[in-house]
Amino acid sequence: MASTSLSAGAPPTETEEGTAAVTVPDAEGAVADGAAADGLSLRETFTAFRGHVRPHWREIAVAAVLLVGSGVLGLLQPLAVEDVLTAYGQGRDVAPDLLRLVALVLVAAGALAVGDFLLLRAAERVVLAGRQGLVRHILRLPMGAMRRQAPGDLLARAAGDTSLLRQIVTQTLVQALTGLVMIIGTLVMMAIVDVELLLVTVGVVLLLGFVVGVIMPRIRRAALSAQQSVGEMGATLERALSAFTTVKASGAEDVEARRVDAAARDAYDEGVVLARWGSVAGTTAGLAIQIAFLVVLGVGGARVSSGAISVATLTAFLLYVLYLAQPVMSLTNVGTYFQAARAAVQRLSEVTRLPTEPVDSTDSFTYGGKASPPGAASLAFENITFTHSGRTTPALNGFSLDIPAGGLTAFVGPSGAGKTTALSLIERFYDPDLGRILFDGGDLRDWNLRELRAGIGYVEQDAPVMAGSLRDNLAYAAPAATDEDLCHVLAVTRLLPLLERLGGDLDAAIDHHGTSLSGGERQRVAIARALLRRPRLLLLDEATSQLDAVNEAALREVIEELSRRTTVLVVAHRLSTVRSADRIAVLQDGALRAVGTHTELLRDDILYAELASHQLLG
Ligand SMILES: Nc1ncnc2c1ncn2[C@@H]1O[C@H](COP(=O)(O)OP(=O)(O)OP(=O)(O)O)[C@@H](O)[C@H]1O
Repeated sequence: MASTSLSAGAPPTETEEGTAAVTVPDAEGAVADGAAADGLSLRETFTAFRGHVRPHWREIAVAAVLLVGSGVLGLLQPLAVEDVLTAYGQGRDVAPDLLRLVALVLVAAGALAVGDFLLLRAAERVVLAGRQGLVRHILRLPMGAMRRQAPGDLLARAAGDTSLLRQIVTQTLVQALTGLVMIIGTLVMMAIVDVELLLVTVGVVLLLGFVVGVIMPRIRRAALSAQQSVGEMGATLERALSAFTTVKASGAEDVEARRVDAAARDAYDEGVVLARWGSVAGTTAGLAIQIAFLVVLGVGGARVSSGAISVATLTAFLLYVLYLAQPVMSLTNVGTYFQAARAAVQRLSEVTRLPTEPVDSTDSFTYGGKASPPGAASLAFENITFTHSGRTTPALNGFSLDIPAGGLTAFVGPSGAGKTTALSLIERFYDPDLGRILFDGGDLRDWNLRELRAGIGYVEQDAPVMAGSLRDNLAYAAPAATDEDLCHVLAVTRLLPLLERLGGDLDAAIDHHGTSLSGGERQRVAIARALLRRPRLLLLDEATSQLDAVNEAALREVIEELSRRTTVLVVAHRLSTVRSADRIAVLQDGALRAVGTHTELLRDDILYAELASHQLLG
């Protein structure tokens, strides 16, 4: 029978995965934490199991038939042994009986081998589908929901909990089925051989089965806690690794190591509890068989000496008792593995139950079924009010602004005024609580999300450069881009000197966090990436860090040039950026305070004049 180690693992079913999704908005809510041990009911657990297994049921069914068949053939072996012994006792030719026994053994072994392989392969497929489904689901979570998750914990669920799905197929479903068939079959065969000895055996096994039943809930709790601790460990480690520079600079290696240690120790403690109860359950089951064997030997011996049964019959019966050992032990394991798989499925469904953003498969860029014209898009905020989840003060409060197609619009304002939040709403990372945003005259909520985002280029403040080559980074959102396209955007974003530094090789590697690039280069790589999508609206959250004069001039030139052919909206932190803006919107406390050109605002708005006198940088 297939075996799988009791380790951690978890994901969503195709069904769950496909049906999730509905709203973009604040489908916030972190996945439940550890204490949700009483999360999935038994019924929900089985429904989730079914979802994982259903796509592979044919292969699993064939495997189950082969394994059960192998077991049934095994059940006939003691009878064949009895025949061989009887033939010996009667001085008959044993060859035919011996041949039958050998054939039984070989065919049973063949069926076992093929069945086992098919089963393990199906289990791997279940794990694969689970991982793919979970990852797709995570990537489609809305921003609000994602912000509340610990990435390390999600990693643990995707890598660890998913691997436990294997157990649903191997240890749980098929082992339970074959175990039950084998036990019933063995009991029937025992009844045929000797009913009295059967009753003795069943009595002993039931008594110890009760003990195992009491242990199972403890195993479940420990399994869930162990898997949660692994998730916490992942989250703690991820936190430290993502701020590695700060960890080093703060000399916090030991502090972080202790944090990870604590989570690892929790996982260890729960693992030990799991091992303890697992071994008690396994030993109890093994003990039940041994005791049954000895009792049958005693009672059977007495029945042989009284002449009630023959030695050959007792031998056959004892073989059946030994036969009972495997299914009884595997049913005990089923209990243990079932609890671990149940915990994993629970942790997976905590993620897959989070609603995802709506997905639409159409590729055309349309609004309301009509093809949208290429070129710069207009934008309008109409009385927008929005409060971030967990906050009481709105980030935007009755914010209204019309931005015509084309040109450069700059958002300025004190830190926390709501500038970045306004950009997030345009991308529909969140939806406003009140009011609406019009993109090319159409409410954002009526746009197909994928198409909407395809028309918008978004360059975040600390735009990441991903591990890989310059080509990987640029063509990330436009895989079909040619070398010519890439060189063109590099020229537009004044990045040709960077290409030269890389030996003119678009495929030369740039390191993980783009640390070989300057801050200005990183931001321009991000702009180049956004430009390859030919956006109708470019959103640029300017970096607050100081750039050197060369980088600053390059960035300004790029923005000015872009604003001639597309709508550019910049959250500006530099006076040099806003000076050339067609319009500047001054935000304060989530509302529009003033709008105008640099000269107009310097003259009319005290706050702007003050910000400008400090070069704007927040
Ligand atoms: N993800 C979030 N969750 C909760 N509150 C948030 C979140 N993002 C922003 N806020 C809050 O919303 C308000 C507006 O923040 P926002 O980042 O939009 O301001 P900003 O004008 O861009 O500031 P800055 O110039 O410092 O970047 C602030 O009070 C901020 O703390």
